[in-house]
Formats: sequence, structure tokens, C-alpha cells
Amino acid sequence: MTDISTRAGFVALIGEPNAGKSTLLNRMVGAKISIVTHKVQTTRTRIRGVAIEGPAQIVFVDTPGIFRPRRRLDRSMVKAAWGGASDADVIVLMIEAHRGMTEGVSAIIDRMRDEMPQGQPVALAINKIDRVQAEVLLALAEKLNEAFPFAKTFMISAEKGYGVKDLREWLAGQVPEGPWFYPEDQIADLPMRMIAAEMTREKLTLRLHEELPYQLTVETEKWEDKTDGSTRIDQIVYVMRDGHKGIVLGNKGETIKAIGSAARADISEFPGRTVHLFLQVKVRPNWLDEPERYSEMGLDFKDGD
Ligand SMILES: Nc1nc2c(ncn2[C@@H]2O[C@H](COP(=O)(O)OP(=O)(O)OP(=O)(O)O)[C@@H](O)[C@H]2O)c(=O)[nH]1
Repeated sequence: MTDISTRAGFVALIGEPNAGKSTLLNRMVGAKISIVTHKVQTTRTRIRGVAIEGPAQIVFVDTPGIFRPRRRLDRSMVKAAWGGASDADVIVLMIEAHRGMTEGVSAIIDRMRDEMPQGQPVALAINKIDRVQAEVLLALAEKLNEAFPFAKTFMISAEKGYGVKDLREWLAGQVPEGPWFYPEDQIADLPMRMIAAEMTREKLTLRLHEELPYQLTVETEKWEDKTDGSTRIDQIVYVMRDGHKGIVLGNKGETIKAIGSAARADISEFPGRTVHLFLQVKVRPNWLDEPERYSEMGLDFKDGD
């Protein structure tokens, strides 16, 4: 028994598209769990990874890039992003050093001031400091801190790893005392499952973004390393409506087949084994609005948890 009490909580990373959220997450959790992409607006609110720092378990909620809504669809994504942020115990606003206080950043700050009455601590993470001079950085930090009462400011480079440890340690101290959400052995194989789900989702998005933008989610149900050196992976593609199912399947199942083989090719690079990927499409309405925070994490809570 140890008398150090454990801590656990949710941290929402918010920021404009391309701020570097995925890159930071990859560093924080020590494994490549979400696909860093140059394409914008590919992420949605969900659990991206779990970091352990001393007695603390930090569960990162990644959010879609928060940006000014242009189309109706974008608005629902923004809503989802704020949903994730307001549920979190701690918020980290990530901005790009070389872009500074953009219109988008000001808009996020305005909304944080107006719409987040819970009073969670908000940290400012100025990212990509490798791209600017120190004086520029200090002036920017000052300006942002005048605009919003940040609990703390971090100057980081997610890509190079500068300042990331400090941020993680600070977060560990901010999350509330309490039992861990995930047993340690479940975290170990989490990244691979998540990478695999993310890869399939990416293929789906690439292929179907016009018909079904942001309306699907992928979970890895089963991951079985077989003794013959191959790996069987079962994933479920969740869609929101019955009608969407047909779109994902395609005529005679050819769409899902094409997506499956593209995803399989990417996924097999990771374990370095032959991968057999099985995709199933299911309808799960309203996953965007599900009230329970745990249900859409793509993580399994075993019976009794
Ligand atoms: N120079 C520099 N580039 C960085 C740094 N961190 C991230 N990047 C780059 O910025 C780009 C965007 O990074 P992502 O991590 O995909 O950004 P994101 O915020 O997750 O983007 P969305 O998923 O679109 O919201 C990538 O090309 C990264 O390599 C950094 O510290 N320095």
C-alpha cells in the first residue's frame, strides 16, 4: 500500500486547427496515438490518450479544431468541441507562436470568457516556439494574459519536445484526487488499438467526406496476435443513421471493402505483422450528444468497472 493518493482527471486540448494538438498528445502519452495530419478539421471530441505522471492519470480529450463556424456542419463540430472542453477538469489552449493572437484565438478566448462558467483552470500553451524569437514570444504571452486570466503559461515546442514535461507535470498536479479511470494494463495496448481505429477512420473520411462528414466513428473491438504471426483486428464503424450504413457499405459492399484494404495496408505497418482486418458497420444514433463521458471513448470498461 502506498499513502500517496492517486489523482485522475480529464484535460481538454483546444485550439485552432493545426495548432499542434495531435503532436503534443503524441508526446504526452509517449506513443503515437493519433495521426498527425496536415489536413485540418479531422479530429472530433473524444479520448485521445492517457498519460501517467507520478500518482496522476491524465486523460486527454482531443477536440476538433475550434474555429469560426462557416457552415452549419461546422457549427455542430464546434459545439462538440466545447462539449469536451466544458466537461474537462483542466483546459489547455494551444496557440501557434508565429501566428500569434489570430482572429480565431480571440474568438476562442471570448467564448471561454462567456461560456465556461465552471471555472476550470485554463493553461496557455504557446506552441512552435522553435519558429519565433524570444522577444516576440514574451510580448505575445503578455498580450494573451491580458486578454484572459490563464492559470499558467507554457512555452513549448510539441514537435521538439521543449516544455512538454513541465506542462505534463503541472497537469498532473491540477487533476483532482481520486482513483484512476483505467487500470495500467489496459493502457498498454491502448495506443495500437487507437491508431488502428484512427487509420480506418481516416480512410472513411477521405472516401466519404462529402456524404458523411464527421458522422462516423471507429472503434477497435478486438486485437488478436495469433501464433502464426498474423494479427486479427475487428473494428466497428458506427454511423448515426440507418441510411448511412448503406453509404459506408457501398454497392455490393465495395466501398467498405476498398476502405478496409486501404486501412489494412496502413495498419500492418505498425505491428509489422500480417493484419487481417474485419470491419462491421453499426448504427449508433446521437453519439455526439451522449451524456456519459465514458461511452464514446473507444475504450472498454470491463464488467465491474
Ligand atoms: N515547427 C513546429 N511545427 C510543429 C510543432 N508542433 C506541431 N507542428 C506541426 O504543425 C502541424 C499541425 O500539427 P497537428 O498536431 O496535426 O495539429 P492539430 O492541432 O492536431 O490539428 P487538427 O487535427 O487539424 O486540429 C504539423 O505539421 C506538425 O508537424 C512545433 O512545435 N514546431
